[in-house]
Amino acid sequence: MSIDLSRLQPLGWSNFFTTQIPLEQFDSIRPARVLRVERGCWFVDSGSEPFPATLAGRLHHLHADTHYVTVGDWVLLATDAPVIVERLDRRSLIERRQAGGIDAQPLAANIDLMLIVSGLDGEFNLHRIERYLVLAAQAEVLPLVLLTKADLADNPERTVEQARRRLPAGADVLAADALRDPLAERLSPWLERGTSLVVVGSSGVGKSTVTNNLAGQPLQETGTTRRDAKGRHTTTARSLVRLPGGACIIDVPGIREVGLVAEEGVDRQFSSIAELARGCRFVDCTHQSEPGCAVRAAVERGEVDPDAWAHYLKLLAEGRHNLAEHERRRRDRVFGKMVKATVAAKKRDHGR
Ligand SMILES: Nc1nc2c(ncn2[C@@H]2O[C@H](COP(=O)(O)OP(=O)(O)OP(=O)(O)O)[C@@H](O)[C@H]2O)c(=O)[nH]1
Ligand SMILES: [Zn+2]
Repeated sequence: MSIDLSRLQPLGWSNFFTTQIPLEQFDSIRPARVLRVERGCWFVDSGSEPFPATLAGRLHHLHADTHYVTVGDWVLLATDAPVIVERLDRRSLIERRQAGGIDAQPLAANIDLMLIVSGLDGEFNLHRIERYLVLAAQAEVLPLVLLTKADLADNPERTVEQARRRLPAGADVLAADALRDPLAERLSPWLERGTSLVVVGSSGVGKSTVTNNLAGQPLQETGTTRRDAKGRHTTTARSLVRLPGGACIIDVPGIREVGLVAEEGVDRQFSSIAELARGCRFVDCTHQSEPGCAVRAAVERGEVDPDAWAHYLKLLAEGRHNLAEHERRRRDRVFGKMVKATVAAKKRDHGR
């Protein structure tokens, strides 16, 4: 067995992964990409037909602690069985705070583009888009905002402009009717062969519609959709699917909570405010009432959008709080394990 690049590249394989494989192993390894994770089962693709695989025993505890192997990961399989023996280093990882919890939950690995979907109907919410922009900035993934339901909006261009002002350099916003517009054509500059994109957004904004539109057919894979109480189909599992144009797409089910797990992404998303903050008199300035605050001065001069500033403060506080809480929990867990190990060792000694 050897690496067949022509089969792997359409799945997103690149030099980044090739360089992780020792030369002498080149002829014996079986790389595959994780398409979907179900309880105890990883659906993988090594370039032909997807198939289910299990996780090697020694990776189980890692996985239980950190979701070690997630959708979009590249893994190495045993040569003689569909067993994942290794996970390759990730090029990027999109994660959020677990709903109702504090730990980071990975949403997708090895992603190039985050397609942030939001509807131009009554649900339009710039702050929500901004949260996703922070997730993208945290993972260092390029964002693209797609505003669906343009057919239901009075003045989509005005909203596009409003969103554009909050985007980082290099990112863009498009408005579309996801049911009827030729999205593969409109998004083609972003969808090169081998590109991996993740589609995120609240429930009902049109993520599945966008995905089906790009695929040119309904992708109703069994096990990934269910009917909710109102009889609508909603996506319930993340899964990676290949698009006809050669890109790979992961549709993430509607997320109710987009909790942040770190603060770097906030500073990256609001880089001009973060830059100003370096000019504050106090290094730990909270930009609220301290004298010599450069950010507040810029807001007063009308150079910074007060709404962006307020949202920056809120997200920064949340990112910091969650990070601190996460660290505390992690330390408690490590301490707990140490105590257990010590007690067990004592019992063994007494039993002798
Ligand atoms: N008129 C119009 N309707 C749309 C558009 N995009 C999506 N819809 C409709 O909005 C509803 C929700 O779309 P979905 O694609 O299921 O939304 P989703 O984001 O995948 O929702 P979850 O699976 O719950 O996360 C469906 O009835 C779509 O037909 C659009 O651009 N215009
Ligand atoms: Zn300040």
